[in-house]
Amino acid sequence: EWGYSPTNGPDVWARLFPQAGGARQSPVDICTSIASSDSNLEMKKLTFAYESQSDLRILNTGHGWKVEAPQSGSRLEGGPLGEDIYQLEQFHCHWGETSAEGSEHTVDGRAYAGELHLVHWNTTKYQSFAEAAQHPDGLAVLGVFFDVGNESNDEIEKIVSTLSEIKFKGQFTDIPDVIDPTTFLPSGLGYWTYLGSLTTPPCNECVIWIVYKEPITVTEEQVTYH
Ligand SMILES: NS(=O)(=O)c1ccc(-n2ccn(-c3ccc(F)cc3F)c2=O)cc1
Ligand SMILES: [Zn+2]
Repeated sequence: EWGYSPTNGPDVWARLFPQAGGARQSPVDICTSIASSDSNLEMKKLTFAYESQSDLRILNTGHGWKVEAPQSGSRLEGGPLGEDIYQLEQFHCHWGETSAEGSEHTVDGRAYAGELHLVHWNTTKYQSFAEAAQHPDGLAVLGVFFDVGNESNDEIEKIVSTLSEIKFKGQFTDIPDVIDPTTFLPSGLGYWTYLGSLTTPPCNECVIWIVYKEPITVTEEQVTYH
């Protein structure tokens, strides 16, 4: 089973998952000095529309939590996504042992306390998530960094308040509250974008990454393993 130890971590993933040795692997360190600004790329505005859902299933993946949220009524389009429309499939979080680490992407070498990923698939071109994950423009993932501060994030609280029920890998439960993914996004909508991959096995090189520049604030309790 893959993990993050020397014997099953990223350095050996390519033995089991050939794409992990590819040319567009994520995560990356975002070097802000060499990132080109989108104004000269004439990009269309990135727009998103989500539904609010209740009774979403949350799973302990062994590396964090994942909420299955297939939303046929959701739309992510514009920006680097060309003419295609992407639909939300799931969202999940990466975090670490302390608030000094945990994000997958880093910005000029700096890690954040955690990182939320909203995973979407291209419904214009493909018939299923599984099919989309086999193509270079199949998925679009929105990344939002977590900063640790004094105010807690109410929407994240709805999620982490259920974790006591799913202490072990593979366990799942339903989130009774209504969740609106829009509330996870920062107010400042500036982002970096690049062509990359799934950050964990099978590491498919099928992701258009959109990483927001502005982190959202959560409390220490909301973003560290216990
Ligand atoms: N961290 S991330 O880059 O957002 C990320 C990392 C890994 C995945 N992931 C793992 C397995 N799958 C997957 C599940 C079902 C399927 F049909 C195809 C897949 F690639 C997947 O999308 C999904 C998202
Ligand atoms: Zn992720």
